[in-house]
Amino acid sequence: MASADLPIEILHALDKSTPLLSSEAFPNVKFLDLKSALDRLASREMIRYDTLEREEAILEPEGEQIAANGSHEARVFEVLRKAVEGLTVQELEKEIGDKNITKLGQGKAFKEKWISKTKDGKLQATKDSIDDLTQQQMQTIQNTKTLPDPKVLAELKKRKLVRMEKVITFKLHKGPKFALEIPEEAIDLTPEMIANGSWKTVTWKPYNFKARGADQYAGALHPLNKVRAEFRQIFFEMGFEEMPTDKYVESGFWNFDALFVPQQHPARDMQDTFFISDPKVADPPRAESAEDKRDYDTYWDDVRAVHQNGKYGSIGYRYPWSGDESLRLVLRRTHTTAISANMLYKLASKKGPDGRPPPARYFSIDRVFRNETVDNTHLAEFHQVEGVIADYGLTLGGLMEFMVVFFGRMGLTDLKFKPAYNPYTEPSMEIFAWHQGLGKLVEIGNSGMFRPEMLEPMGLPKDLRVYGWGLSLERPTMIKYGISNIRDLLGHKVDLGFVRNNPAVRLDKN
Ligand SMILES: N[C@@H](Cc1ccccc1)C(=O)O
Repeated sequence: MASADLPIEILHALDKSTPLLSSEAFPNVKFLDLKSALDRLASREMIRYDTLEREEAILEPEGEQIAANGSHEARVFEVLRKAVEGLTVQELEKEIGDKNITKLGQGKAFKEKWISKTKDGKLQATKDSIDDLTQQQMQTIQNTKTLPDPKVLAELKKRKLVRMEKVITFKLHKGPKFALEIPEEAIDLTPEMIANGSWKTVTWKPYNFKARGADQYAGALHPLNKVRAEFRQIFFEMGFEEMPTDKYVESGFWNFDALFVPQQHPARDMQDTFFISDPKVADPPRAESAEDKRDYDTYWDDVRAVHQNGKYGSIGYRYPWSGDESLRLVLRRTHTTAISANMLYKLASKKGPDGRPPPARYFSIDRVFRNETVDNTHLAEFHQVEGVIADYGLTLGGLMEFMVVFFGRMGLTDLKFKPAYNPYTEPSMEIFAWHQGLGKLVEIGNSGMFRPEMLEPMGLPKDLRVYGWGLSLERPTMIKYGISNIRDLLGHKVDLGFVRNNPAVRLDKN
């Protein structure tokens, strides 16, 4: 009975009898409908109301069953009372039809001394009649919603036969402006009202200063930005320094050659890489500032040597390395490792307290591009989270342990490692984690220890070892926010509703 006429019905009911209890006069009206009708009348001083709060005892399903059929112990007693010869436990169970009820009831009935064992081990009743107090209590609760003895009530709650529910009832009185009709009210002051003077006599709708305003959009972080912020936090807490993320265009040299990726590698193919058409080529690598005293020419020659003929104990790839190919400009392909290479090259010229390059930890979270057919899980661009750790005496076991700690910070446990291949790392490992929702292992990252062919031409000492790893920012974000189409997450269709309507993302819900 939630009708627009509810306020009028309330007025009429109050006219017949006052005060009035809402639980009696309007037992079936939904709480919110009733409350808003009452507030509407009260704000016009047509009625007044008090709020009465009380707790009602409600029977749980088991309590209902006892109210109807008797307590377990009474049922056991009743069956045994009728069996003059007594019953075995199996017979009793068959009669009652429920193993659990038989077991519980039997125990209680023994305690009450309603039943006993015969010499031949059968069960029998000890009297002609009993008082089933529990059933009576359940029936009292059913009828009166409470029990006179609060201790007994508490006991029944503990036994999960009843639960307490808060009930709100309103006690209604007539207000000073009580009437049987709600006067017509003006909401806005119009020019006509001023012109014809009716503003002096109309009844104005009262202001409701307690009403809550409409939801305001205070701004929200895009899910990718939220997860990005979480990753940055983890990196900073673990002592990492952020690498610059200001370049989308890179020379093939830093993107591939410095990483010991051979020039005929499929990743360098048109199908995988976006090449820039104007300008087509980069300048050869050179110092970017006056402090940079590195000899880039030697480095360039060393990269050529290690690819073409092998050097530093490596036999290389043995193909004619082309300087022009390495200067082609690319939209940074599937990895941000180009920046790591550049950072490691710079690290080689730094001097720690012992005069050698100091240990370092770098990370970046940045956009990468690849020439790919677009579908639900693939776009031509995405973001990569990349980390690098350089230190003396690092081992593969240390990398695995680090991964456990790093991904553990994101709540990913039970990692699995699988041998993999990257031209720039050896050994390399793919990292998998168990995805609860999908019920399978999913790949969450790629990692490895950078090859000497990459590090030694840079001038890094032989015993400085470097871990590297990368993962997409999109995958954990899609898992976390249950997003199945990557195009909802980034791309050309910016849908504000997606951010606004996702409660997990709203800033105020943070
Ligand atoms: N560049 C790799 C990630 C990686 C970085 C550094 C070392 C090893 C692997 C990728 O695209 O997945």
